[in-house]
Amino acid sequence: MSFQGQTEYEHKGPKPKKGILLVNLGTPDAPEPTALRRYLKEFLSDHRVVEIPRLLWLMILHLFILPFRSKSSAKLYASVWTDEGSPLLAITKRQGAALQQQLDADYAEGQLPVVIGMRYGNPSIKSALKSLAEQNVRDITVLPLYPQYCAATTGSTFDAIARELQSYRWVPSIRFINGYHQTPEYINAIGQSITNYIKQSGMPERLIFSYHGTPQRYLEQGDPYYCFCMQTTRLVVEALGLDNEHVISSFQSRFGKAKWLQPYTDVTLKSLAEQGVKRVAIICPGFSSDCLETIEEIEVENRDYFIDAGGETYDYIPCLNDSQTHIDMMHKLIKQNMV
Ligand SMILES: C=CC1=C(C)c2cc3[nH]c(cc4nc(cc5[nH]c(cc1n2)c(C)c5CCC(=O)O)C(CCC(=O)O)=C4C)c(C)c3C=C
Ligand SMILES: [Fe+2]
Ligand SMILES: [Fe+2]
Repeated sequence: MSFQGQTEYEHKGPKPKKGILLVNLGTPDAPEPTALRRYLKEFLSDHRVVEIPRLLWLMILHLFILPFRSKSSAKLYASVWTDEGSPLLAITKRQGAALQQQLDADYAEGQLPVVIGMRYGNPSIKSALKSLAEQNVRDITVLPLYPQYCAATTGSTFDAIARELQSYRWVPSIRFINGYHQTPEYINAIGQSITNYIKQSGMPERLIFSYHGTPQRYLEQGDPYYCFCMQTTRLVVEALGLDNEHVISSFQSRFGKAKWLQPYTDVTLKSLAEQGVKRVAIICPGFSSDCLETIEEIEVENRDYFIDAGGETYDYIPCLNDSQTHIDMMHKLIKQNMV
């Protein structure tokens, strides 16, 4: 076993720096079946994501999921792909650049480098950590871009960083921000998006907070994610003084046959329309960037469910993305956590 090191290191060398690592889920390299297969294989082989006995799951994954889903998901990704590539990656890059600009105004330029890493795919966590080490960063604040802690996302980010650092001779100091679903800055940022929407379009009959789902079993086994999602909704509702009767929290992006967190977003939309609700607005506070799951699943697929069942107006309120409020929120969160 040999460790990665910096043999050119001088004991009287440049002053060590602090740095920031922003991590998001990751995305395929291209909207094509081969790239999707590589991405889905890495993603769905993660035991934090799919908690089924290994051997059984790997057989199902390789025999039944990858051959079919790589093709169907490639088509969906092709429908959201932009000139800058996958929306998730393009937006995360912009967030990193904007945060760097803001931090450069506080510290001397280049003193506090910001790098981005993707849990699955590229740029990898390995390359992000390497880039920080090469910039002489010895103290890293990690911000996984998931407001609500979940073992499948935040926990898995921690695993990947720890695993990579096992190969380092000189392990840096690490500060890991494991969530921010209840911070006043995040609640305020989501609240502002909703207020702007209501000012422009008026209050909808129902405002839906749609979060990415997980298997129900994860909640029963102690994952706090569900409760954190509900807490986010409650805090936003309280901050804006909204009427609870008009607000619904629901869960989207179901995968597989098991029972997932409920109510399901698609079922909720169909049933609202069937009950005669004509106008809804939907926001996805658990996603820090728009991505396949919001642009395709929420803006397109779920709109169709609502309209086809008799609904008339369906408005999607975009994610915080690289808005100034979001960058200010990240800036503050990092400064509060950095010592
Ligand atoms: C926001 C938090 C997320 C949780 C929690 C989460 C759990 C989770 N996801 C899957 C399966 C898939 N998710 C996929 C896409 C996807 N998931 C998230 C976020 C969370 N996932 C994002 C941001 C994205 C979009 C990525 C992008 O490139 O735009 C996909 C891939 C797309 C597809 O084929 O449908 C899968 C598969 C599971 C099993 C899971 C379990 C807890
Ligand atoms: Fe997902
Ligand atoms: Fe989806």
